[in-house]
Amino acid sequence: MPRGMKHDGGARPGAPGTFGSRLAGAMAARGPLCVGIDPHPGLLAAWGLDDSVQGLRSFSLAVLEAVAPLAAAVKPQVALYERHGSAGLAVLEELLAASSQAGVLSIADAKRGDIGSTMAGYADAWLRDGSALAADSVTLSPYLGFESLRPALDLAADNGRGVFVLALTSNPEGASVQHVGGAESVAKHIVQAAAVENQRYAGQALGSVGLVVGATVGTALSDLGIDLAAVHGPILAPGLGAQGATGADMRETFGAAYPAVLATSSRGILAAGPDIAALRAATAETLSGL
Ligand SMILES: O=c1ccn([C@@H]2O[C@H](COP(=O)(O)O)[C@@H](O)[C@H]2O)c(=O)[nH]1
Repeated sequence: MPRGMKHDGGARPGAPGTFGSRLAGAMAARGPLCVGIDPHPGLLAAWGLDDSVQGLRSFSLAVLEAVAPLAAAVKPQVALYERHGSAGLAVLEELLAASSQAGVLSIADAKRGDIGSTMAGYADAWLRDGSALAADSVTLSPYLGFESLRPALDLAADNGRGVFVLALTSNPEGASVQHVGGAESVAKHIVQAAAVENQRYAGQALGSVGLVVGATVGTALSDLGIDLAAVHGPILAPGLGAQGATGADMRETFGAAYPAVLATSSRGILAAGPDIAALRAATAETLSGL
């Protein structure tokens, strides 16, 4: 499809419906939890695994087995696969395929963002049918300008996949960029741009252009006058668990937008491993607090 032409947010062959509608269905059926798959060296050691490709594979497949029946989505942290080189990326490919087989949506936490011509390459890697690394959705960084993400926004729409664009991240340093502008903040601009993108998904339960807003942002949404309820897309909220946020904090932080919030926790759940039943119990307990 030519650049600039509007898409209709079409379905993906073999995965009926748009990403947003599939995620809305999964959240309604299972609850609003995404489990992060973050194979940190320290966690591998705590699980009795080597910091090796074998350890990475065992860890990843065990987490998927434990959480697939309960979680609406899984979110592998791409950096922790990349640090093992090409063999690590092969494990990530296997994990993404296994997630699809297990019927759980995947969010590749790659935080990609680049000038448009290069962005097309990233979009191709993470969002094109037939790519070995294709996930149901990918995280994107808009700090080269929201419009620089166009190749990914359009390919996701063409293929029934989704994106999550960083808006207000969970780390304290994020404010030094994202809050700039006050009432017309950088973050507000990103949120408004996502809302415009989601107009192509009108009629779907949720649009396929999500945002990342940390569960730890406290009063930033009201301080900056940001209305997430108008976005009509899913809000991926990291910060639950290891970064200190609770389910109660999230209800307060997100207010009327809470029904669209997909909470995500990695270390807070992964610390319960390697026992599959213990990991599943930690997932269920986390869900019960949301
Ligand atoms: O604003 C952001 C964006 C992404 N993340 C990622 O989420 C997980 C959080 O892991 P925890 O162990 O639950 O703290 C990690 O992969 C981050 O890169 C985030 O934390 N904040």
